[in-house]
Amino acid sequence: MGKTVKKQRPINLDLQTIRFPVTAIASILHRITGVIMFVAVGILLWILGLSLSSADGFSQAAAMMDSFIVKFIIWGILTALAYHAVGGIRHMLMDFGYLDETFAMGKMTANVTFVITVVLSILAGVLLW
Ligand code: HEM
Repeated sequence: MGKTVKKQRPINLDLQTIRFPVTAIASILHRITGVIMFVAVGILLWILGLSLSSADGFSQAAAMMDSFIVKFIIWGILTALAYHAVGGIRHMLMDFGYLDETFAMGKMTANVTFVITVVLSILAGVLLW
């Protein structure tokens, strides 16, 4: 039986020296923020349900929204939503062929996505506090 692969293939299992390109980081973050939002939908629906349950429930929900930790969680959710939405629009622009599918364009638009997310995240913080 003939050999199908070379014995001396380049291998790097040292995680300390592996450097991800910015496009890979953008892609991983898109998945992570998608999962964060999946969990966030449950949290937000629960708060909405509480606020609509009764006048007392509304006061409880309003009081909860005043605490720093809840505001911080909501800020995290809004930041994840901002990244996922901007990254999602980037994906769709690529899928519809409006952006060249080159590494250079991928890197540039990934960086643009990060910058827009930082701006939206700061705006979300200003709105919440
Ligand atoms: C509650 C709202 C949302 C949830 C829970 C959610 C969740 C997810 C998850 C889990 C993925 C799979 C990621 C992966 O496998 O790598 C995904 C992919 C995607 N999402 Fe969302 N998403 C939401 C809203 C949005 C919005 C608002 C947009 C656009 C503005 C968007 C655009 C996309 C796109 C384009 C993909 C596919 C990306 C790819 O091809 O790799 N999503 N979403």
